[in-house]
Amino acid sequence: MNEAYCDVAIIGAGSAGLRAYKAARQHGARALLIEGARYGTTCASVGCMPSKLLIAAADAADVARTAGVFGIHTGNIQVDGTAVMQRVREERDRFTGNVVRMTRQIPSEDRLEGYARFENDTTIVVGDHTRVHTRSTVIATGSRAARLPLFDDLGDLVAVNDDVFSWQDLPDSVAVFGPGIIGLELGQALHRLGVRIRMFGIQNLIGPLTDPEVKKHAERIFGDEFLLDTDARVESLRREGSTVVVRFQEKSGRSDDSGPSEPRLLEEQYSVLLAATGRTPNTERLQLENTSLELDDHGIPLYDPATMQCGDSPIFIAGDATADVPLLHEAAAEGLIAGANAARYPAVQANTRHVPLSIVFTDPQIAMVGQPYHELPQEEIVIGELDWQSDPRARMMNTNQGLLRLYAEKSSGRLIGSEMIGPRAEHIAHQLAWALEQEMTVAQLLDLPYYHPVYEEGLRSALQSLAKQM
Ligand SMILES: Cc1cc2nc3c(=O)[nH]c(=O)nc-3n(C[C@H](O)[C@H](O)[C@H](O)COP(=O)(O)OP(=O)(O)OC[C@H]3O[C@@H](n4cnc5c(N)ncnc54)[C@H](O)[C@@H]3O)c2cc1C
Ligand SMILES: NC(=O)c1ccc[n+]([C@@H]2O[C@H](COP(=O)([O-])OP(=O)(O)OC[C@H]3O[C@@H](n4cnc5c(N)ncnc54)[C@H](O)[C@@H]3O)[C@@H](O)[C@H]2O)c1
Repeated sequence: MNEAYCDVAIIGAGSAGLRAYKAARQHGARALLIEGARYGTTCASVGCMPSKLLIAAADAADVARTAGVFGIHTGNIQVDGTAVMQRVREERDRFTGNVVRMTRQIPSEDRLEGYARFENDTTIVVGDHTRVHTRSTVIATGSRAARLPLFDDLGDLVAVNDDVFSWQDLPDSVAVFGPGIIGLELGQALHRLGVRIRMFGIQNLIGPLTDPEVKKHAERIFGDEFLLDTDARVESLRREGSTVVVRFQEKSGRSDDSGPSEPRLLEEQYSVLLAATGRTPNTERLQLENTSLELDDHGIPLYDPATMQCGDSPIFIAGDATADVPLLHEAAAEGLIAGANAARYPAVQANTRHVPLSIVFTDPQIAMVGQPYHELPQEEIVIGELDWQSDPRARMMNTNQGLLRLYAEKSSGRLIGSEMIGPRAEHIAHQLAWALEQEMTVAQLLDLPYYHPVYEEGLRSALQSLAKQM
């Protein structure tokens, strides 16, 4: 066994680990970056980038398909599944290639390949070849798609996000389990690319939304476009030859709906089941039981989000491994904090975290900013809203679907959060996040310039509806 010595060991060369390495080096530490699988990051290889590439193709098909509303007739749309997947893979490989190149530019003496496991708080074994003695460590091991026991008998007919982006062609049909962020993004894209889909959810959850009014809009909009049941009663899943057979209660026949009281049982066959039912942090290989860390019920170390330190140990954590907010910009921010503090250890510093922001790249997009509805102190807030239905700019562009809800504090007039589904949500969410960071009041936001006719006038209407109540 080789012996290696460093100030900061970083486990995982993903988006969080790469930032942690950079921050540790900037703070003068001798850092060692350990990767068990391959360079390239989840975001570039099987996450953010290929998913948005698939959505871009789906959007192109949708623009062509819906152009008739403007009097533009494109004839029958033909989706060339092989060409769609080829572009997704090629562009994905370009993004991933850039990350791999950048990672390989890190001096080879600062990199180790192999899975890491702890012997104690300051000793890590990598593969079977190296024992690393370190002053501090950053766990940045990311997450993987959860596989529910429900899918066990389906074998290779179950696909997760990683599989989708290596498809050579589009499948004929997909049963999507989980109308969360991944399920909605990939499911809608596949539907728009001509794949027959049905989406099964539980507990009436849809995307990351918690505001019942916005959820209602989301459910109606997506339910009008493809088969969706956010409270599905799946009776069984089985494999028949090369198909998945889903046996479930028909939505319209359930006693909680207005239809007949005896629900009809349906059986449908799909070529693939897409499992999009959440992510599991990669912590089990780490042998955390050999450390002094306090773990939660799921085996994830408890940590302070201001410092990313686990208890008062020399171990820090960042990115999806925390099981907290699995988003790229959070992974990057946490990597920087964890890397810097691991280098400074034991003199760690607390950092202020940015306003929460998340965007779902469906059409229309969903976004969440600041405090979500379910965490609001209801007596102390007012809610303003805009239904995009009759917004002039949205009607003009045929994008007039969705609801924007803004939450403000009664006492201070400050905006504190928003949930939305609607056009250009990625931009409106950023404007709101920046306003929240500046602690702006509704009056201050209304006192800014608004052009005409633009989507921001819709935002102004929602702000005006807030102002009226204050
Ligand atoms: C389909 C999909 C779409 C997404 N789209 C978006 C989006 O649009 N916007 C957004 O903000 N976020 C998006 N995300 C989330 C985003 O990709 C993740 O939050 C982010 O990539 C997490 O980075 P990370 O560094 O924590 O993990 P990773 O990039 O996964 O890095 C972890 C690394 O640790 C390695 N590792 C694990 N265990 C060990 C071990 N014991 N020893 C050594 N190495 C180990 C792994 O091999 C891996 O390389 C998406 C995710 C998915 C799955
Ligand atoms: N645009 C983005 O920023 C983006 C895109 C993709 C992924 N991500 C990140 O990746 C994370 C993971 O995505 P995800 O969609 O897998 O998780 P998620 O937590 O967003 O959604 C999981 C969904 O699966 C449902 N579910 C759970 N068990 C089920 C069952 N037995 N049957 C049917 N449905 C079931 C849940 O109710 C939920 O709706 C996201 O939370 C997000 O942070 C971000």
